[in-house]
Amino acid sequence: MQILDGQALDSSPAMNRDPFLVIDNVSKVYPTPNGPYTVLDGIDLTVYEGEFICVIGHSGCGKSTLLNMVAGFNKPTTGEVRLQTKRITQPGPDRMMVFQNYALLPWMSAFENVYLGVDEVYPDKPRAEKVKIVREHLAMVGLTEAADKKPGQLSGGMKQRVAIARALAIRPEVLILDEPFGALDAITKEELQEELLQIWRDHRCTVMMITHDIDEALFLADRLVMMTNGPSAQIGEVLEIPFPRPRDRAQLLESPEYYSLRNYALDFLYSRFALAH
Ligand SMILES: Nc1ncnc2c1ncn2[C@@H]1O[C@H](COP(=O)(O)OP(=O)(O)OP(=O)(O)O)[C@@H](O)[C@H]1O
Repeated sequence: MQILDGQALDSSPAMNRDPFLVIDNVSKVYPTPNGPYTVLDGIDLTVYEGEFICVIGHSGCGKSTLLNMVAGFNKPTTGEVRLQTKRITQPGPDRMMVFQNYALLPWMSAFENVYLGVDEVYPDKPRAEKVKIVREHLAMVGLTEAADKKPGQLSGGMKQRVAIARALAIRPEVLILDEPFGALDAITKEELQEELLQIWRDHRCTVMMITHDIDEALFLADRLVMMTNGPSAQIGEVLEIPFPRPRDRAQLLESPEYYSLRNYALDFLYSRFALAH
């Protein structure tokens, strides 16, 4: 097991060693009626191209705030986030976000929800090409048959598949996932985790994903970023997940190293940074 702190990230498993996504000394202070509230304080993280990063930490520590700054929906109070040396100041098609609550337009079919994003980013492509992109991505998440259904006619897992297809159809460099499987039952969640890994391998994108589920993080991530509690949350530790890919869930569960990493992460969350009650 290799434990790294938030600064020393020299042993990342990613192949390309050039910094790709850099969170550089980022702090975030929200104004509140009771005065300034420092959510994040001095976050440093270097992500390499093609890495799969999971972020874990107690509720309210600032995980969504951090990922929203990567997405460009929110701005750091101090410090900056850079993608390939370019400072992120607003949302862009190079970074797509998937939320826990799917965020689909309820009056549009699955096809139309995905088409909308493709059309917005590639307005000049011929319609036939855009339709092809949408169909390919719906097929990739196993939704060809459900293309004409509206979100209200889809299960939670299917809705999240549409949201993932919508994000990936515009070929982002970074896929940002804010607890995407948190509302799904255990079996659907495992299916979607497998699909996500397959898609990540095929698309070769970089992933940052918030989860509350340590087993999910150990199955998916190259590195697990563990945040301390807020206010003024920081990156407490970055845990490298050394299991070879493709990962087999049953095999992982037989590995003693799996349990030592799991216990380490649990200890971080529930002993060292337990929430006061
Ligand atoms: N616009 C805002 N103004 C003031 N405070 C905010 C604002 N947005 C978030 N906060 C506060 O910042 C803290 C961090 O919120 P954030 O949603 O980033 O945490 P989180 O770790 O993602 O939580 P959860 O796991 O529950 O989703 C919380 O205390 C929240 O109330």
